[in-house]
Amino acid sequence: MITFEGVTKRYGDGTVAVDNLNLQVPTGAITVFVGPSGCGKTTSLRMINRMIDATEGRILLDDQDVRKIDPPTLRRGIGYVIQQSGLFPHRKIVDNVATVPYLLGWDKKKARDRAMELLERVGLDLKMADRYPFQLSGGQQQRVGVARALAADPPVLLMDEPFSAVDPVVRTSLQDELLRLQAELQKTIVFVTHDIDEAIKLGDTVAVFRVGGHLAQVADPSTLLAEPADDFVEGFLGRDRGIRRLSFVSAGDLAVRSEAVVPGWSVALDEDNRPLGWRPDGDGAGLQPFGTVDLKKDSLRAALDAALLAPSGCPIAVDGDGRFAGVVTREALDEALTRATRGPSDG
Ligand SMILES: Nc1ncnc2c1ncn2[C@@H]1O[C@H](COP(=O)(O)OP(=O)(O)OP(=O)(O)O)[C@@H](O)[C@H]1O
Repeated sequence: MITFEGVTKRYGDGTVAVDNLNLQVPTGAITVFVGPSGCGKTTSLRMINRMIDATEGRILLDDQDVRKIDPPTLRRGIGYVIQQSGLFPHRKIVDNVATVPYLLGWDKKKARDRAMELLERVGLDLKMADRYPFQLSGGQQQRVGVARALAADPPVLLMDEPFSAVDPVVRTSLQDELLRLQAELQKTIVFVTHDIDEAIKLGDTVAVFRVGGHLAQVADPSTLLAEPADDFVEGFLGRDRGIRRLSFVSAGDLAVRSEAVVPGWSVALDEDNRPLGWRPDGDGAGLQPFGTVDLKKDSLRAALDAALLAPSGCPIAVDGDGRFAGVVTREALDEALTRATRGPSDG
């Protein structure tokens, strides 16, 4: 657990970057600091590993005041990943990843073995190990940055806009990779971003900052989307928060009809019982597009998307192997959407 207790940072020119921050960062989970530019996210992050010292208040790392730990010792237990990866340009990838193990005095073979294991874990081709950073794409460099931060197996990982400089496709795969790694490693991660979608995707907890270094709201993503604390948070979440909220509601409660027909349409199936498309009643027209929903793992948002894709307006339910499991009628979907979007105060 990392605890901010009344933490304020005032820079030399009088700028108050962080103002009386009180916050708990739970162990083994991802906490995202999100907010507009200049609201004090990076300053707050860097006070954890003492790259910046607080002016007032204290930060506790598992009950120990970080000010009482000398910075090199402190940083050994805290991995740090930044936007431009920060790799050493003149060192091979494998040696970049092994930087901290070398510093800790590991023998060269053990450090390199560890580096190779991590490169594999973050999804990099091991052929990259002997290259230099300039020979890698931006996304690959970021993966190396993550591997390097994990090299000495620190319990805490600080990530400052680590995926901001790469294109959206690479960014999505880096985010997925981080979630996959985190499911295995369960580090205490503090992740800074100005992108609310990234925050909602990655965060177990999301701390929304407003300019002036104030906390606007701390909540899990679903609660944040359902109950923004004020107009600022609501505006920051954007106009489609209702739709995005549905991502956190399981499709599991949707009522399914086992017949492959709805008025005007039937589902065409292949010999393995997998949907091929919607067939309109009467003859002539060919198969029409369809969308599927796996009730065991998909969300209501996926169900809505599947409904919108199909001319029949109905999602096709499938099992984990993509085989036909039934049809979700419009009525069933409407009912589930109404239930999901009704606020808690409405009963
Ligand atoms: N060394 C410094 N001296 C004076 N002011 C600073 C210094 N570093 C940051 N600031 C100011 O402190 C405030 C918070 O900066 P910080 O970098 O923590 O914000 P941020 O939320 O991370 O912003 P961004 O998303 O743009 O990176 C800003 O007003 C910034 O200009």
